[in-house]
Amino acid sequence: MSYSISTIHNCLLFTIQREERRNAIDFDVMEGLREFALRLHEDTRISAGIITGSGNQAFCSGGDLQVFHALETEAEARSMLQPMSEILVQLAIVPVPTIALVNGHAVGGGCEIATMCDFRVMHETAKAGFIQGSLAITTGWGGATYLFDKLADPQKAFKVLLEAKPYDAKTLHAIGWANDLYTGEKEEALERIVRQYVSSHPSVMRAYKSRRLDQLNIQTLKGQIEREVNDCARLWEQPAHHEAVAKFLSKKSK
Ligand SMILES: CCCC(=O)SCCNC(=O)CCNC(=O)[C@H](O)C(C)(C)COP(=O)(O)OP(=O)(O)OC[C@H]1O[C@@H](n2cnc3c(N)ncnc32)[C@H](O)[C@@H]1OP(=O)(O)O
Repeated sequence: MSYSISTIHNCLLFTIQREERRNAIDFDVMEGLREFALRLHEDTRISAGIITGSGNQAFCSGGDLQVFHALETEAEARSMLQPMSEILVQLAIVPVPTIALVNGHAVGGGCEIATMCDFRVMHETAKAGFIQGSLAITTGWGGATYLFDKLADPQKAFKVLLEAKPYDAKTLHAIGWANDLYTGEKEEALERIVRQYVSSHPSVMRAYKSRRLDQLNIQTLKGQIEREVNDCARLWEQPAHHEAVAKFLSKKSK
């Protein structure tokens, strides 16, 4: 199985289990995230959702470049980008807070997933960034929309997207992307997250998440994300993107 869903205290924990590919997202993990969102919507005993990656090297390295390389045209790209963006919207609007435990690198789509969550707790040696630009595409799962919503300074969000590079944890903490940094083991960080972020009564957690959702206009959010999907799909079919992916994959075979 390329993912697991378990409970820790009264939280639901989603772990991407693809350490050998730095927890890249394939179609199976997409289905897992759909199931995770559904359970967070339906199980009223749950107080929070946490997403992390297996091992210590990566939270998530984005889309699986080997698997998604088979998608060539704009329409083929959209057939993956659109459902994934819809899954992330479903996760963004779950009735409980969500936390990304960024245990290692979070790049590309991995950074989009972490940014969609309400909070990000990051290992001090991890790096994260919207590197899509270096592959001649844009964010396509809603990441830019979530970033503009999460960072207080839209200029900083804009710059982070344009620079298309991974940043260290200290920098991400300073600009407000990472809410907390941790050292040591992931298991200890998980316990700390539960103590720190999930200490209130479940009904309090849910009530405050409702107030947070009051701040979002879901229809506007969906419209912005749809435009993001369109941009990414359009750029996806261009030779510049396929060449950049082929370059990464050829490094792998050497
Ligand atoms: C569709 C949504 C849009 C996107 O997500 S676009 C962005 C796609 N992601 C990327 O370009 C990131 C590619 N990966 C990397 O830059 C690095 O692997 C990363 C995450 C910084 C980790 O670096 P290292 O710890 O040095 O690991 P490494 O490069 O030696 O990789 C270890 C093995 O994992 C594989 N891998 C890493 N990221 C992958 C990916 N996204 N898709 C498919 N395979 C991936 C990599 O090829 C390598 O495999 P192998 O051991 O050579 O067989």
